Amino acid sequence: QNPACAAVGTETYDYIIIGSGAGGIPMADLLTEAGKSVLLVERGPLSSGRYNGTMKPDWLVGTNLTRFDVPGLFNQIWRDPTGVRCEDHEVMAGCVLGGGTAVNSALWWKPHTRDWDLNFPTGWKAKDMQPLIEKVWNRIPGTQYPGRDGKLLNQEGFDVVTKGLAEAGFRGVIPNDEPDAKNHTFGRPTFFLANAERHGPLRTYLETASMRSKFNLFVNTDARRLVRTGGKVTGVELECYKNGTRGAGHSGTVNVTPGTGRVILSAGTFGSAKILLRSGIGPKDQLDLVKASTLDGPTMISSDQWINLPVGYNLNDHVAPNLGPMFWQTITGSDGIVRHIQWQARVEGRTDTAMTITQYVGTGTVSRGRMGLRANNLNTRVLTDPYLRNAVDKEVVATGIEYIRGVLSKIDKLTWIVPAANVTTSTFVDSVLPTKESRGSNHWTGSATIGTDDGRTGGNAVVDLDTKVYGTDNLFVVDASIFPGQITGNPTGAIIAVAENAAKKILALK
Ligand SMILES: Cc1cc2nc3c(=O)[nH]c(=O)nc-3n(C[C@H](O)[C@H](O)[C@H](O)COP(=O)(O)OP(=O)(O)OC[C@H]3O[C@@H](n4cnc5c(N)ncnc54)[C@H](O)[C@@H]3O)c2cc1C
Repeated sequence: QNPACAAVGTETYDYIIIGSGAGGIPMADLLTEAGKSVLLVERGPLSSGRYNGTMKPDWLVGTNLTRFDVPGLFNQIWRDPTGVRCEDHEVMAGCVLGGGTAVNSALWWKPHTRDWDLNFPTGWKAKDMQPLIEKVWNRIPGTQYPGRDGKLLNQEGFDVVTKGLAEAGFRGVIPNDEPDAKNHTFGRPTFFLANAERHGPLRTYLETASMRSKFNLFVNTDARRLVRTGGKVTGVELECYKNGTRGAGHSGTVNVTPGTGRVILSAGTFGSAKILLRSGIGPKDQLDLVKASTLDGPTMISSDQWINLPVGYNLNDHVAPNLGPMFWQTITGSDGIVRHIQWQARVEGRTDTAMTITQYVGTGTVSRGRMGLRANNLNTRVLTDPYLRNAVDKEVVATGIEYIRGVLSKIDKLTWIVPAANVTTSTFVDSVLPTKESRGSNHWTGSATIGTDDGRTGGNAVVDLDTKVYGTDNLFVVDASIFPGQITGNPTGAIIAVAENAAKKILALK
């Protein structure tokens, strides 16, 4: 064993939370606020300079900032992912303190009423979520002005596109002042930045949690699987982890408080599902794969203890976002379901006078995919891509593009490069493959869906309305994986609101 790898002590915790992302950090804060002892286990290293993170380019040496704090470095994860991205996931995800909230583009949207009302179950509807969203936004207001001077530079792209939109009857809004105005509207991007630095859960929820004596944090520590007898989880097996190899961090089994302790998985859509599968909770084909693996097979929990749930199903994502004017449309599909489209335009294209506009379709989409594991190394993978599997989802994509082509082609001196004038919209839509490489947006949700339709008896749900895993006494999932359907915009704000609601429900349980 690596000498830097510290054994866990004998201390037990009321709550062990696995994963410090958009779901995990708020949970740690809210549970310690309620007086509970919490161990937050994070596989990755420290990130923000506020928490002694050290990863930075030379020009930041001598400052208390790291690559995670500086807005201009938000795309760095694509260029220099080593030690930052989750190496065991096929899709992009951040494995550092803060998870996605430390590496993402910080786009920050209040959810639309239908984001909750269409797919979320009782107790999770817009009327339940509204006060929590206000609470989240009081802590993390976000801004449309990323710089310290309150000025917006290089607005030519915004001005060109919004002039055309306004002429077509789109209305300019401040998006988070009117979250439900999502049809024929446009606005500026809003970011969870403050004072020109990344803000969000790392700078709010984690700061208050860190001040409490009952808050404990292990970084560089991978949660391998749960230790359980039937539905009772007693602890979590931990392994040191650093840049894909064993290194600094903790190793051994850490236990929850006997009798009353609980475990909360917040390791993300792929990470939480993987821990469930390695713990004998999921569909038989995936559990058989774990059992047959060199990594876990010999020591996996015996098959008479397996809990059969549809973990990995209901996987979802929408198409990629970026900067520039944001505009919104809702389209009623031929099946009667209203689907929400968010458009994002940015000055970044094939020539230095070109823009790229991204369409992504969220609330109302019906297509779903599935995630699972690879044999032997148990890395996660997308088994079935979730894009455009439903004909009306595809119809709405084409209807939206056709309409926006018409609107923007009226703008003086603006030429459509792709699709070219002689290419029909439907030919263009067919030419973009429905794969994560062509259509992915890093907004993965699903894999451990919330609902009343218990997955052990043929339903789709993995967790109940309190976020407790069916068939267990004290195991919960609180992150993007419980989302039953896609939402309109970038999901971080909604995931934090979900954690707020889950904390209330979990604390209310006897
Ligand atoms: C490149 C990129 C850009 C994005 N841009 C935006 C944006 O601008 N706005 C927006 O709203 N959303 C954006 N997103 C999406 C958003 O960041 C995610 O939806 C969100 O972070 C998911 O929250 P989560 O709590 O489910 O998981 P995460 O935030 O991914 O957190 C999971 C955490 O669990 C840890 N973990 C995983 N497995 C283990 C294990 N076995 N043991 C211990 N720890 C573990 C991970 O290291 C990670 O810290 C972006 C995502 C990416 C990848």
